[in-house]
Amino acid sequence: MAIKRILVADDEESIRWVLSRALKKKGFSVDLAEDGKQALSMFRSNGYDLAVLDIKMPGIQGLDLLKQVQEEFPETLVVIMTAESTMENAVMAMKNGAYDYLTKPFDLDALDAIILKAQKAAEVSDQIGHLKEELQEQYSFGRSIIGNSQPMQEVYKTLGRVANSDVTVLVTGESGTGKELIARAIHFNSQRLGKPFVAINCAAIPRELLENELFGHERGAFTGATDRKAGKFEQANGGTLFLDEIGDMPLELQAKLLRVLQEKEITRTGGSQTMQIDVRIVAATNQNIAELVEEKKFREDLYYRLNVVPISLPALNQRKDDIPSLVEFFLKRSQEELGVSAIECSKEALSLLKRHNWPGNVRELENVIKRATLLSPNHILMPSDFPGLLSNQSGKNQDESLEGLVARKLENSLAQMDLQELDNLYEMVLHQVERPLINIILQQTRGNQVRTAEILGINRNTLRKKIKTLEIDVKRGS
Ligand SMILES: Nc1ncnc2c1ncn2[C@@H]1O[C@H](COP(=O)(O)OP(=O)(O)OP(=O)(O)O)[C@@H](O)[C@H]1O
Repeated sequence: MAIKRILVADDEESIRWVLSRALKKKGFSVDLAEDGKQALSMFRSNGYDLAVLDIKMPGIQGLDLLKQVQEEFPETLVVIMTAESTMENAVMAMKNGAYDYLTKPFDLDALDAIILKAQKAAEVSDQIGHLKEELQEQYSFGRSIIGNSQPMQEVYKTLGRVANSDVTVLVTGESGTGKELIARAIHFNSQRLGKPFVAINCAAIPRELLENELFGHERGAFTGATDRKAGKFEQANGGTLFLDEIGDMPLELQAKLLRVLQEKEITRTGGSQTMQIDVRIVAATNQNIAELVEEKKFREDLYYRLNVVPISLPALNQRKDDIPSLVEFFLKRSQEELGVSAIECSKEALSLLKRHNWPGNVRELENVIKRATLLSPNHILMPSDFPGLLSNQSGKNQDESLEGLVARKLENSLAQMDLQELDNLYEMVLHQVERPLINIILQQTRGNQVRTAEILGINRNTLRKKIKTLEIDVKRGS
């Protein structure tokens, strides 16, 4: 947080006047309060980066005000002014959390020096904050991009090419393909590392609020604007702004966005001052913007401005080779998040996952794995642990659904048996499956053994032998 907004509270008008003039000259935005009470109410409605408070004021005294401010606005730096330089005053002020202390009459240079020091400290603490976030980002599971398939290799190549420049990137791809993940990767691999990454979803915010969210507003700009507010552009200054679902941005706002991108300056709603901004834009959409341009729903000039470098993310069903590594990654992440013990995915389940079409892309896969990890009693996930996918399978995939069903039944039955006492479990289980299977097909073919053998894919003689050993009543089919 850089220092921009300063409150000066002193009951002496001349001090207020001198400080206000000097600070405004330096480019700060300055508000003035005559006493402690007024100062507190201004704090509550405006909030400040720095406050210069007289220690003795009518109403609330400076030190009490300091305590209150510390409690309510711990981020604000407070400089206390006092007429007498007693050690007690200085110690009290510093002990109560003042940032610094000035004795009147003071030289304006002394205040300048304090502000400069505070400014630097704020910048350093800002950078530390961002670096901390980055470290968390980089080391948290959430930010790794998984997948080495050919289409992803292409994505990585472009990512590497654009990361170190400031070019605008348009990321396209179906919902859940990882567009935001890529946007973050661009930022965290750029020189803007250490500066903010700010994301805004243009589709999730009602159109009448979107402008305000992007560009901020001044106090009183509209009914209910009781406070000044920095927009996303300002928040992202020096860093990257991720405009998600850009295709949903209303046309009027597209014009304003284009101007901001061209002029690199913004004006808060209800404000008159323009502010220079230095923001890298990464936009994303799951719509076909070229089509929107043709339909006149998206400005062509803005499209070209955003689409300097396009990155198109493949749908998950176009990179099924990545499914095993994604599954492994999400299994590990779910285990960590849910605090469950290590779980693996069986070959059969993996093949089921590979056959699914994944309309919700990586997000859907992530959710499916999470649910299975949470609900499955097994250490190895079986197809039956993905009931939603089983019921979606059709045709040749039905065997998978059957397998899931059998697995569940078998597990239940075996749980009730004393396995030590059985000497031919394998044979016994196979018989139990063979018998109903042959029976069902015999019923369907009305006892036609030739057809039944064909459907089962076994030799007629083998079928005959099985009917005999399993004592199946051919006529009744049971
Ligand atoms: N390649 C990947 N490796 C690891 N996780 C991924 C990958 N792609 C996507 N994810 C995960 O899938 C989820 C969805 O990704 P993300 O939000 O980036 O998708 P999106 O394309 O921006 O979606 P939407 O269009 O719906 O906003 C996130 O939890 C993300 O971490």
